[in-house]
Amino acid sequence: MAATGETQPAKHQEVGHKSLLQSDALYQYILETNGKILALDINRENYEIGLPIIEKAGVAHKIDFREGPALPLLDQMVDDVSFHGSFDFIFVDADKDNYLNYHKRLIDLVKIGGVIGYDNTLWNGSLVAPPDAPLRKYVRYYRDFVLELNKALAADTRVEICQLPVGDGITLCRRVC
Ligand SMILES: C[S@@+](CC[C@H](N)C(=O)[O-])C[C@H]1O[C@@H](n2cnc3c(N)ncnc32)[C@H](O)[C@@H]1O
Repeated sequence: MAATGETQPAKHQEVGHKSLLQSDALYQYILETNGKILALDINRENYEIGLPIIEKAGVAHKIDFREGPALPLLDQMVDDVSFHGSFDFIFVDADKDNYLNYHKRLIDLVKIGGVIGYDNTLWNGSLVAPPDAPLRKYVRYYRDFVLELNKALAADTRVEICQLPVGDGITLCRRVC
């Protein structure tokens, strides 16, 4: 992750923010330094689950929450060149069928040397399951989208990637050009 030190303000974005619960350690680090988070989520109630904790920690002023579907919000940001190359770290944990659409936009918004993280890139282990494996309906539905994302990230020369086999798999993409 670039520029999250004590003196350099870090700018972080999350697509599919929910409540700060899962990504706790990362946020704690960003918020304890002088970073800020732009949090996008279609559902304000999810944000409000974590809000009391955020307020108790005295960091609510560092989180800019925007409610709505992420794609149009990202399109607005891409249209505004002042957002280009402006984020140190972007974490995506929302609707898996849009990850590739998010990547097409986020690559302009993250700075060179910055990182985009995609959650669930092992997708319940289903990516290596045989075609006739008994998968839950939602796992089967999103499987092809996650496969397509993984292939696209591996072929994308604008990023260097590494897949962390923790939880459901996180792919980190460092923008190199
Ligand atoms: C798995 S949760 C995110 C968990 C979060 N990363 C955490 O650590 O607590 C997925 C979130 O994505 C949001 N979401 C789903 N589709 C979305 C969309 N099209 N645009 C924005 N947010 C969306 C959901 O409302 C939900 O809060």
